[in-house]
Amino acid sequence: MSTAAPRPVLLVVEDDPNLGRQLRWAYEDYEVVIATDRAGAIDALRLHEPAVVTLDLGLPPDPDGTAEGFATLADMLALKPDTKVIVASGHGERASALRAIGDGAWDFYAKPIDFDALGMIVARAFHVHALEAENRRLASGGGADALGGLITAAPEMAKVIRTVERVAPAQVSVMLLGASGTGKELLARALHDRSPRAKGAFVAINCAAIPEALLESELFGHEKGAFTGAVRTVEGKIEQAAGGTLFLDEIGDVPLPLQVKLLRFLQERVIERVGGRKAIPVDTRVVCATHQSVDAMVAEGRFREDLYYRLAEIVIAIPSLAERTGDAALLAKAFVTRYAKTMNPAVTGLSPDARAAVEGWTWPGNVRELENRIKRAVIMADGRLVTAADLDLPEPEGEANNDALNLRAVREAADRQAIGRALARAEGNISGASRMLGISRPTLYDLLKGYGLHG
Ligand SMILES: Nc1ncnc2c1ncn2[C@@H]1O[C@H](COP(=O)(O)OP(=O)(O)OP(=O)(O)O)[C@@H](O)[C@H]1O
Repeated sequence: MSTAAPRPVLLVVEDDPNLGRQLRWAYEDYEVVIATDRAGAIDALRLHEPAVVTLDLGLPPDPDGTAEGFATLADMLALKPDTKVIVASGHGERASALRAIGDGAWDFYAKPIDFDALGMIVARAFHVHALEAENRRLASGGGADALGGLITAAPEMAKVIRTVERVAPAQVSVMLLGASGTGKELLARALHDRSPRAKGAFVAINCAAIPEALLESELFGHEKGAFTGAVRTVEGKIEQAAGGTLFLDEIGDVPLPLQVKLLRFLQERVIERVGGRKAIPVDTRVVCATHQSVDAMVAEGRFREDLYYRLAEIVIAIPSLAERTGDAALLAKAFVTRYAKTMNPAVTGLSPDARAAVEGWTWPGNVRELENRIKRAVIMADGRLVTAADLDLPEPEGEANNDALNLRAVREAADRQAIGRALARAEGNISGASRMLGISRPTLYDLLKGYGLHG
């Protein structure tokens, strides 16, 4: 009997049985598992947990469109965000392929298939997946991992992700702007993990959480005897992050005198510990974040302009969760899966009313609020599904005002919202969106025209 290691599973999601067979023959290094539709793909993902998946976007019941393929991609990444999904793009579907990359696909290949070229992409995907898994194992214990830990399928986030991927390897300072809970720290970590500094430490400090008097020594360290209680020399966060990345959260809360010292470090790349006399060279990359308008602070003289330009060579604005089309539902699903595993394994998903409640709420606390709410609901859930009652969300704000509006206006607002959402989910595909809405294509066209929306 052979004792060879089992071959890694390659999941091929492809509704053309001939092509499926050819792929099985072509890739004998892998155990090729074939799924022909979304449900089959998700079952296979759960069963085999493949590192790499190839996905044809044209799947039944929409073999000529891309809606089903995109939905499959979103479901797979929600379940297992580290999966490397390689998307097939047919003739003239380059835009879809690029959109898929924005949605989290790892790469794409053109149809008709060149087996050698696809084989190389697949082999590289397995290799990168293995490296990432190894990195996570080495860094085990540390919460969020790479950009893979960030769950999103919203087009509004595609730019953020692209920018993070592009600037991560560069020696530039990055300022992340976003409300609380939008994932600023997660993105800062992603910048670190994707940079050549990933071997060094990622050190985070929340400037708003540390009393002003202590912030200087937290950042720059202190020498023994520098002040009462300084019984030994202590390295500051900047030094601790040498060779790695320092994440300065709530940079707007750094007091002006300390801003001067920070500027000197950024200009000269040397620090002086509190109570110290010598300049110590430190090679630390700084990524900072704030929910405040630093522009306004500069205008008011509360934030040094020269420091601002040093810190903000690249500015990345992170949309709030409410601005990310489809993400609340996607994240809710992912968090249910995540927390059910450890807290209530009987739970398998969200009920339709819970899903509607998630989509209807504005999430002022963004992803953090959603995560906490779902965690609690999973613990509270009695049955297999988390219900709206388990989520216990307040009524959406708009609802209260409905009395003041006439019925036509209320219906129009609801129509606009539902149409916008369906179009986003269907990738702008009118057939897909009309199917989701349960109306005919001509009716959808009429509505789009009537409301002045673009299909
Ligand atoms: N897109 C995402 N996918 C998965 N988890 C996310 C995502 N965005 C945020 N989270 C999770 O939400 C929580 C809050 O994120 P994070 O701490 O990065 O936000 P923040 O913007 O830094 O918040 P604050 O400004 O309040 O410090 C964390 O548990 C993080 O892992």
